[in-house]
Amino acid sequence: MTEKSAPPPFAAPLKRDHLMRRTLRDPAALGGLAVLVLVAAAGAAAPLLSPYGPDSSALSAILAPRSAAHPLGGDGVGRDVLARLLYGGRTSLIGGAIAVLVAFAIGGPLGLVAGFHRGWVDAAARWVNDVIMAVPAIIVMLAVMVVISQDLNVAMAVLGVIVAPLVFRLIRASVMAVREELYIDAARVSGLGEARILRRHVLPMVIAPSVSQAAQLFAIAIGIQAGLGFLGLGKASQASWGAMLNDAFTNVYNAPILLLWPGVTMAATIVAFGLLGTSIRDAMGGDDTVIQPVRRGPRPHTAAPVSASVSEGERPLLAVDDLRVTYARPDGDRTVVDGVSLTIHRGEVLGLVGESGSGKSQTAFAVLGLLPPQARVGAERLEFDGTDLTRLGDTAYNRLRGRRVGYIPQEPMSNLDPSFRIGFQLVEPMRRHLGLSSAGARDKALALLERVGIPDPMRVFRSYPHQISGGMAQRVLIAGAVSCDPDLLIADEPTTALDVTVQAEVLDLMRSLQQEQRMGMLIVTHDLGVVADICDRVAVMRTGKVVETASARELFHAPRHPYTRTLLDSTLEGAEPRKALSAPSQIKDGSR
Ligand SMILES: Nc1ncnc2c1ncn2[C@@H]1O[C@H](COP(=O)(O)OP(=O)(O)OP(=O)(O)O)[C@@H](O)[C@H]1O
Repeated sequence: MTEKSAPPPFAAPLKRDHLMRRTLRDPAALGGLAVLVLVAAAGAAAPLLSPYGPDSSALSAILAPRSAAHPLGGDGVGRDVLARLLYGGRTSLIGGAIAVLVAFAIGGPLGLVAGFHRGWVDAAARWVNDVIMAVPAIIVMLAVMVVISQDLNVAMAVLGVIVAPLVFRLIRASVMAVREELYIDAARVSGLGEARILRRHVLPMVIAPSVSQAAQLFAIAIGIQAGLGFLGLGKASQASWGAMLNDAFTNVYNAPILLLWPGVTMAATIVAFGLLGTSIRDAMGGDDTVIQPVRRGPRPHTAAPVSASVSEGERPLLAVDDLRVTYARPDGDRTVVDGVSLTIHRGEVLGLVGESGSGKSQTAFAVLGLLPPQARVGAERLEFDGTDLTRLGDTAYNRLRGRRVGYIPQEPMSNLDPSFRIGFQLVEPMRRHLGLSSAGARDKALALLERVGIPDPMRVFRSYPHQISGGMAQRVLIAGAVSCDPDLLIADEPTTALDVTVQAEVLDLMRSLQQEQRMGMLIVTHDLGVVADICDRVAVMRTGKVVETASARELFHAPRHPYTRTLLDSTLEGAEPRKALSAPSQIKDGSR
């Protein structure tokens, strides 16, 4: 059996431990780190390394040459150069840290929320960002130092505010890239709340570029702080490399060597931060944004009913009546789902077919509550097992999705988070929805992997998504979708991304799981072959409307609507629909 081996969704899966190891393999990063550790340690141990305070002076030490008492000599006002260099390092590192922390404290959460929510939150955050960027940074800092405080740390806090837009933009861009990932949709569908999605799936992607940017901002802050010190700003008691340069400049003809110590130390520190930042960025793949988003590709066009086990008079599991989905556009509203009505009973499989753009996925997403915020949804009735979905809040929807309504997406690879092992991604929703212990959820996940035909469940359980094939990934997602024993399974083109041989197996698997658990199932598909294979009833959609609903057998033998006939003519080529399903078979996995 062959399976299409799907390409990994990212050039390289990014995990923090790998990132750290890759960064530290770079000699430049190691060298940079060593310099920074040295400067930090020397600053911390300043009182031990020099008996002088940073601003204690003695007449005898004015421009004193190097000696045992003053290993680097004395400056123009008789202060010990070594002591000032060490304490200046402290000032630089503390100041840099303040600037970076303030920048991230402001830009980080704003970027995270704006990138994830978009809409008015994003617009407001971008407006604030633009205002801050329009402020002339140096003038504001000079004004603050002259009017409010001479403390260099205050100036660095102001710098943090001024550079916060850089952090905002980076984090917003990273989050926007990752929120388009299908595995974020999948996480929502599996019922994970927003805070958890942000923490588990979005934050890890943001951390690596943030570390790289923090290193670069650190270097910038040290340079700017030195500039302020060089201009003579800062408290007299606050030793800084900039103030040392200022003093050295005043005495440049008498003692030019005074320029050397702060100049070299500061340059080495800035270069070290730069090297570290560049190394981290290179380790991430040479880009400031961590990920290259995988977007939904174009969906390719491709074509005996089984008896429905629906009890007469039973309340439908899903009842949709006159569903409308509308988007506002500059040229007027566009209704993409226009009065769709359908029902699904327990144990019944409904196929939603139609050409590309006819509104099938929008209908399914309306049921799942996953339409984008700009979509306007209205319905006479949109009920799942008697619950009015139009009145359901986010929390209640999250409880429903993943637990009572499962979802199988089209593109298996993109719906698995590349940062986490398969096992974790299966176990997490079961622990949350079913309250299982770690061991219980793990046992159930392994049993499910075996049930969906994966020959070595433990290996797959421990694998990252890029280590398994596309067909196997789809089985993993099917296992995940049924793991919490849902009542309704919604599958959006579940076999489109798989090759033909694997498609048949996956359909058989879905059908047998559906029958075992007597789930209702909604299958969105272009493919009338899929309909013939597993659907009890079919709704045919065209331009947002259902033009015909019929049992699968009726549809194939006596299509009523001309559009259905055209659809059948274009795909069936006179082939007879399959009479009965093959018995659910243990599926062998070939490629991996
Ligand atoms: N966010 C959106 N804003 C505006 N229009 C949208 C949006 N999302 C989808 N649409 C439009 O809604 C229509 C129906 O899309 P939908 O994805 O439901 O089609 P489909 O029948 O599932 O086709 P396909 O199988 O190709 O996805 C399309 O014309 C699409 O352009």
